Amino acid sequence: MTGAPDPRAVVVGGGLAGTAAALRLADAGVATTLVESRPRLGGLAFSFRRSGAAGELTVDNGHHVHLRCCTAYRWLLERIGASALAPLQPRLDIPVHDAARGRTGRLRRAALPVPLHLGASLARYPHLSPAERLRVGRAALALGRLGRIDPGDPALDGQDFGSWLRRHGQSPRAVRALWDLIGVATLNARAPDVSLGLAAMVIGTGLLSEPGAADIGWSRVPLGHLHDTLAAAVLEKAGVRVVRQGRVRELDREPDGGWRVAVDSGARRTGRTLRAGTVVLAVPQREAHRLLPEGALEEPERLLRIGDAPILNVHVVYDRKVLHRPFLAALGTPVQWVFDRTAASGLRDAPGGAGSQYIAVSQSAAQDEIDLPVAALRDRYLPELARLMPAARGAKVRDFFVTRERAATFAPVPGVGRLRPVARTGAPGLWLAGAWTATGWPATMEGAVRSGLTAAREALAALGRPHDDVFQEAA
Ligand SMILES: Cc1cc2nc3c(=O)[nH]c(=O)nc-3n(C[C@H](O)[C@H](O)[C@H](O)COP(=O)(O)OP(=O)(O)OC[C@H]3O[C@@H](n4cnc5c(N)ncnc54)[C@H](O)[C@@H]3O)c2cc1C
Repeated sequence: MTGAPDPRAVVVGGGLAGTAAALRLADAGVATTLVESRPRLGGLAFSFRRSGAAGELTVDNGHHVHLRCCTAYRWLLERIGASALAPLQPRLDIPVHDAARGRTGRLRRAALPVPLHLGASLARYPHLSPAERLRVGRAALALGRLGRIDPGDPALDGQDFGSWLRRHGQSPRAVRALWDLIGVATLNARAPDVSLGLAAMVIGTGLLSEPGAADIGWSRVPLGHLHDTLAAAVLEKAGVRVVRQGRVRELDREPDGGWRVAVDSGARRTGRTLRAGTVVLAVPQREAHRLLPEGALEEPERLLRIGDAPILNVHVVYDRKVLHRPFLAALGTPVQWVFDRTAASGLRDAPGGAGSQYIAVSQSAAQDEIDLPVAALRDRYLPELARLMPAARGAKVRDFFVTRERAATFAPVPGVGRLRPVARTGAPGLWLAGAWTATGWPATMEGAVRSGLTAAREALAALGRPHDDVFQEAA
């Protein structure tokens, strides 16, 4: 390289990882361009408009929740002025209804220190026998200890969570009614398909790091309003040049050590070239593999071995209120989690929408269902929803549709940890970000934002700029 490094940065990918990286770089005074191939920012956490039988709705591609311990994502919410739009529950409280037995239990925390904060709720949890509750408590503490020691330990990453649960005396019912209830939603896989390291991290951080760590937050407005509209406004205010519909075709190193980023822009795919000393690749793993120059990673083919896991969302508009809580977790039925999206969707303003309710059914680890035709999903889910929510039995369905994300998250299988690369590559000035990189977290909004902030911090350090962490680690 000759002379001073080029002070400009290009961030490729306008998902949460790229957005966080671009904001952090711009906040530190780096002239930053964010290039996103789609017409919108937000990546996998987005909204779209649907004109259907129930009128015009704004629909999230999938319901997204975060936890109080998601400190990086909450930093992003704060930075884009959206904290009040995606508030946290004052205290963890999950209603869990068993459709087969017609009983509702609650997983909620008390105002007590860890681990007693969950003890009272577990002691009364009606979906397990007293002996199962005791064994669950013991296993949770053992898992929490693992999570606090070193969840990234390759020995833990190589084991599967299902076998560990069996070894720790967990019955199939305890796995269904508790471990998978939490694990499928947070990790997007069932216990036998989950790395023990990731499970220990989720339980250790989410349930056992501090009393409020697992308090749940979700957006009261469409995700696109947060991750696209508000984020874009703040990015632009911070000085980031946002290029939408710009697909990065190629990345080359120039003789002076800088980077040449070839972008195909707009509907006509007009070619243009950006130059920068710093590039953050915040795209999905296969796209990163395609764009990475030779020698940037020692074993780039590892990226191709990071698999995908699907999430299916089933959306139903009823002509009346059928769900009398903001959300519900379900047992004894294929339905997993049900969320009320009426207010966020704008349904109430649509003709005939006043008394109607729009619910989104979130189905993680949906390998067996992701390709089923809409009619088959309708035949499967409407009777199940009627079993789960008695008020749905006489209700008229005004609209029914599905959203399918085949690559919603990376597959958190045993051994995935050693495939996930760190932010630094072997090519100077080139950094990796994305929920699939080595954040220690499963594929979440938190993991995505963390990865973007990590890449930006390391890039700033390499540029000799101040590079403090901007968010507080969960205790
Ligand atoms: C249905 C669903 C439900 C989910 N539920 C939750 C939840 O409840 N809680 C939670 O925390 N997480 C959840 N997640 C996961 C979370 O959404 C993701 O982990 C996170 O959004 C990933 O962000 P990212 O920036 O790493 O990647 P992405 O969102 O994949 O962003 C990558 C971006 O790069 C762009 N891109 C790709 N190639 C190029 C190119 N060549 N040039 C320019 N741009 C390019 C893409 O268009 C995309 O915008 C869910 C995901 C889905 C799909």
